[in-house]
Amino acid sequence: MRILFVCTGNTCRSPMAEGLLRQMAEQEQMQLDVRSAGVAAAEGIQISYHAEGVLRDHHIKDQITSSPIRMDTVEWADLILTLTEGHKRQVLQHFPNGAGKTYTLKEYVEDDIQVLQDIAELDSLLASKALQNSLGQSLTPSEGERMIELRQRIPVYDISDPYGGSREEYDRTAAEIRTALDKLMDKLKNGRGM
Ligand SMILES: N[C@@H](Cc1ccc(OP(=O)(O)O)cc1)C(=O)O
Repeated sequence: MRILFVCTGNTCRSPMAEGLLRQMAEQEQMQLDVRSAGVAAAEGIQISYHAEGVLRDHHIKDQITSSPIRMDTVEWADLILTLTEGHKRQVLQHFPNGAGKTYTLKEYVEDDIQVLQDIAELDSLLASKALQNSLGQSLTPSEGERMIELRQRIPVYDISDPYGGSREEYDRTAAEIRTALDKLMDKLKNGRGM
C-alpha cells in the first residue's frame, strides 16, 4: 500500500509522519511504501533541524528532502493523509483525482460513525459548492446552513504546526502524530484500511 502524507512546507510535520510510519511498518513487517509532500513546498529543501532531531532520536536516519505535491504523486498514492483539514481541502481543490482517497490523518483513524458521516456529508456539500461555483451558481440557503452546522459539530482534526518553534513543540507534534499512527497501524493490520 502506498501512503502519502501532506502538510504545508514538507519540512516539519509530514516528514516526521513519513519517517515514523516507515519505521513502524518495518518493525511490523508490513509492506507500506510511504512518501510525503507539501501543498506549498519547495523542491529539495532539508527538513527542519528539530524534525530531523526528532527522527534521529527515534533512530530514523532517512534522508528526507521536501517536494511539492504533484499530479503524479497523487496518482501514485493509494491513500493521502493530510496533517490538517486545510491541507485536505487544498489537495482536493487542486487534484480532484485525490477524491475518495484523501483524508486528514486524524479523521482516517476516527471510529465514531456519526463524526465520519458528518465529514462525508460536509465533503459532499463542499464538492457540490465547488461545482455550483464553477457554473456561476451557489448552494441553496439550507445547504449553506447545513454546512455551518456540520462545521460546528465536526471536531478539529488539525495536527499543530511546530514551524519555527522549540524542540519541545516538535516533540509535542511528533507525539500527536505518533498517537494517530499507532491507530493507523491498528486499522491497517486489522484490514480496515481503504
Ligand atoms: N512558513 C513557511 C512555510 C512553511 C510552513 C509550515 C511548515 O511546516 P510543515 O512542513 O509542517 O508544513 C514549513 C514551512 C514559509 O514562509 O515559507
